Amino acid sequence: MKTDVPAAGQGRSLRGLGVSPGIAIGPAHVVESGAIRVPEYTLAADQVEAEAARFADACGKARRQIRKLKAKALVLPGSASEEIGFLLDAHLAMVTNSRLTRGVERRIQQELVNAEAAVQAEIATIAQTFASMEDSYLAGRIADVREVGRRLIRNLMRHEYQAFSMLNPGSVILAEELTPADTALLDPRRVAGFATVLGGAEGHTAIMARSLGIPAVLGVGGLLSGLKNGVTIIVDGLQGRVIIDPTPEVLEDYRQRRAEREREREQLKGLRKLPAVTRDNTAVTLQANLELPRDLDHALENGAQGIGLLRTEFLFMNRDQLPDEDEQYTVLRSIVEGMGGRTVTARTMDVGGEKLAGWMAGRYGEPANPALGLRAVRLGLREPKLLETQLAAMLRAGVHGPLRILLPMICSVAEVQRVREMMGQVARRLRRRGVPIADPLPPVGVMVEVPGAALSADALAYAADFFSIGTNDLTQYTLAIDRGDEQVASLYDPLHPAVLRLIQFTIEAALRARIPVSVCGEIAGDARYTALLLGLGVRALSMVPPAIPLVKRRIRKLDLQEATRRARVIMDQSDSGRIAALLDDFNAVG
Ligand SMILES: C=C(OP(=O)(O)O)C(=O)O
Repeated sequence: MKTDVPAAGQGRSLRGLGVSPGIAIGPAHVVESGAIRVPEYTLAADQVEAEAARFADACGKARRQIRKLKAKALVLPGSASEEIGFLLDAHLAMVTNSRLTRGVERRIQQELVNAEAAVQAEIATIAQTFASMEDSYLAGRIADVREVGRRLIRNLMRHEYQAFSMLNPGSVILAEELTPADTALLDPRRVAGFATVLGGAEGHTAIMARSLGIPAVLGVGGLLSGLKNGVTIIVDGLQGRVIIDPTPEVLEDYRQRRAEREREREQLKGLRKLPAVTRDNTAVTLQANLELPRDLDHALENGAQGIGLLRTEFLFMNRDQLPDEDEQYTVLRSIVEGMGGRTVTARTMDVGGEKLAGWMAGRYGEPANPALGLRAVRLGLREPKLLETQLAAMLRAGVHGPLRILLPMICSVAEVQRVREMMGQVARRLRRRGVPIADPLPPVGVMVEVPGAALSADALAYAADFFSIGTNDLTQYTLAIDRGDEQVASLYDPLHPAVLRLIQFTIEAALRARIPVSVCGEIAGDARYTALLLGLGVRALSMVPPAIPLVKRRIRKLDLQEATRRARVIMDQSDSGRIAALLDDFNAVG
């Protein structure tokens, strides 16, 4: 953690990862672990299994949270790191097949009480036992037991996050961590910005913040110490800075910067109706990535020519029951209709591991490594009902406008073929029942986001109708960098020559097979990369809606012939620092 020198003896300025540009100024809403009102109710016999799974899920989430905190603690100076590490190990043990977890499970199963009430009762019993031991060490551990209990109850209730809807407009949220599901609950009309202790720049929380246009800084060490609700906070999402209780001079300076940014945004609106065409007349298709249905308006306001990536994970967030075919169809249909004839590219669920709530935990336990585990299309092929339900909803939604189906985490041609067979069966079943579906069937595309897929792009190009390059995961898997981990954020580098070669390889394979190829990772929405991607042959980019005008402005200034020549020079480089410098030079001259 780096702490700047406070101006005029006041204010505290902290550094983190600026993940969503813009400036927020507002009163702090600190998400803290205070007392929580715990609901109590009796379960019916057939609810017990689901309740136990919900508790298992809350424990899994707690383990992930504690491990992340431990990783952060490792960088603390000297003995602090050891002490906190020791403490967190104890917390970890308490949520891993311990007296606490067994006691809660027993209460759910035998006493038929809901998980929150079971945790509260079990914590009270354990605390009583400790207190009666008259051992000062154990008595001191009561606080730890209670803290772990609060963490579990918070995870079960998603308590503080539900309260986001009650915030005063203009609040700045400060929390240990916001998951993508928490972020999905934020209302930009109430939340001016947010900052968290944990989180990397390319994780889904960061992407969601960009999509919602909410300034955000993640990975801010020391953020929550001594912080009070209501104190004025500045979140500078561009510079990655959080200023707590700023001096009047700093406040005024930031107000002016915010106003300047507003003016720039107004100017960019003027680009909305203009085409995305290079100076030498090559048209580029600019589409939007949709995180949540409510982003649709943003997409249209910013002039999106379609949806290049609809992340259907939102359908599975913040809920315990899986969505059925009708529910999925209704949501997809409204998006397809909302786009008024522009193509919607719907990705089948990229969920698994930690994202599929109690259902997954109950069935498969906690994955050792969620990013490499049973997720996305792998999960769909292992649990065909899940994927069939989603494919059926998509085929039906395709009746209401142009729709393409995109498959995440594909590694082999065989996987594409199996999904196609499944889609054929689903289509036949729906037709037999007289349910209207898209005719012809929607194109099926491959998300190229795993190095293995990029390296077999030639073969995949004959199995797929289109490619969409997911550079976020492609960078993560090529460089072995967890994109959501602030500890390794500085190593995450889409300009690494290895990543660029895989991108180039994929584009060339698509062009040879004459199938459309687009880029939908975050670099597509960053105008610094536009010249390179176009120079490599891409003519379609999909991005968070607020980025569309910025990328369009870059395209309209660009000479494609020159970009192609410069891309060749860049692809000869072996060092990403040099590549970044060459790109900066080009971006500076036009
Ligand atoms: C767009 C991508 O998918 P997601 O960010 O949803 O994993 C990607 O990996 O580039």
